[in-house]
Amino acid sequence: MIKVERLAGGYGKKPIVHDIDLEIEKGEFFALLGPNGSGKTTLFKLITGQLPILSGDIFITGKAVSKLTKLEKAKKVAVLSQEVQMTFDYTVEEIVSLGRYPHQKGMFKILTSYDREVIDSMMKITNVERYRKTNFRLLSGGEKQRVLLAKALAQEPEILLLDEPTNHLDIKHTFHMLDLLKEWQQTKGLTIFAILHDLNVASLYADRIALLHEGSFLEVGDVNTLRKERQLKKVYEVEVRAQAHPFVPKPQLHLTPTHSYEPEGAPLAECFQVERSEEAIHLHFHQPLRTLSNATVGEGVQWLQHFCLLKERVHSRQSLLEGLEEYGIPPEQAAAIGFNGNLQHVVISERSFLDSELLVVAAIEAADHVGAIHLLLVVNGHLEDKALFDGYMAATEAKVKACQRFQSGAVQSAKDVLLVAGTQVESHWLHSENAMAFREGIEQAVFSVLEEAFEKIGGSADD
Ligand SMILES: Nc1ncnc2c1ncn2[C@@H]1O[C@H](COP(=O)(O)OP(=O)(O)OP(=O)(O)O)[C@@H](O)[C@H]1O
Repeated sequence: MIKVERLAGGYGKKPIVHDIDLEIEKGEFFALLGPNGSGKTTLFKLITGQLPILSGDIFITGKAVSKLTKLEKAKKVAVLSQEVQMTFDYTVEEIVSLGRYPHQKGMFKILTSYDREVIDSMMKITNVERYRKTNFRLLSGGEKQRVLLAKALAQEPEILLLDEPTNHLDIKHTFHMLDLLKEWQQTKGLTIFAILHDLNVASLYADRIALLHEGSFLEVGDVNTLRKERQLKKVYEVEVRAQAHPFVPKPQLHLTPTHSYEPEGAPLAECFQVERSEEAIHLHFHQPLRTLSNATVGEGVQWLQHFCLLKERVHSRQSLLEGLEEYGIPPEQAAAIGFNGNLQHVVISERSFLDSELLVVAAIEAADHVGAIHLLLVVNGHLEDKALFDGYMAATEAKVKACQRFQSGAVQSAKDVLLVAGTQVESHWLHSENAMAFREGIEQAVFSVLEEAFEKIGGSADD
């Protein structure tokens, strides 16, 4: 659909973009990415014909772009560029009507009823219908952007070229616009070439991306290219971390500012307060912990400050949320676990661990039947995700061993909750170099705290 061969071009004799080879298929959503000044707009203008080519070729639907007449081009290609200034006082409706111009026939170019239908429909789907009679110049930046999209879509193009189309748009309209484009791509086979600044948006919507660096492509590929953290760091000169999106198989990037989070170090005992009653145990940490858990509230990988065992609020997330509200604990910063046993028997134990400390909380519902066993572990140190998972495995192994030894005939309950957390304070030991000691330390500590907890509820050793 769009083919670019050995392209070079710019504003003077020295090319700004060079060695550009690209092929975009019909019905593809292609995103052009790159830092400021890398040449995105220059390449865009070469493709739209706003800048002359120094060398190489551009083909649109098989025909060299230089050979297409203005009208031929306008029937196939719609352009939404960054320059949104209009010199004349047009109303919104008049601007959108301009999109029909390439399709109008006859000397007087009168709008047909079909043209009017298209214009109305495009104003409707871009949510600018209510400004129909308003002067374009009186609109906000985001509203203008939507009107220009309506004009571009009214052209009913085969190819849509967009230079930062979500510029000025708020989150709702960004997603609305991109959802709309995606729908047209999928239902009408629209080919989209868009300059995007937001890498996460590009990851969610584009089929393929090109990374432009100092005027040439560093890489062209699918969105998994965005998982290459080192490459992104080289291009954008910022620390990025690629993580999985929770619902779609696309990477999402987390940027780490130079002044990133550095929690203040303190002995573990000074990091939190405990409130105990017959109805609840609440551990309140002064700084957020990085946590991994299967708790009913606070599940997955999170940053949390409140850890609560709530009496007999076992079965529903809703009742746990209500419980947190009763105690004035913000649920978005809390892990909450329903507990159907005696809260006085819950063991909270601090131990030395590697060159740091470990807090273990063991809550056992019952010794003589299958009751849940909940464990909460906090390491006073920095835990990467791998360490959180290692901690999870070690604690699970310890729990299985403790159950076999102290709880006759027990199997693990589906209600068991395990939470592993790190204070993320800089530690002298590195998990990567001490993985075995880390796992053994957790296993021993959890086993011994569980032993104490079983004793409290009156369980006896199996042998
Ligand atoms: N009209 C111009 N005349 C001469 N040089 C220009 C002109 N416009 C841009 N340039 C130069 O071309 C280079 C690439 O600019 P371009 O606008 O293509 O970058 P970009 O990747 O689109 O940047 P941004 O993300 O900031 O929009 C820059 O060094 C810029 O200074």
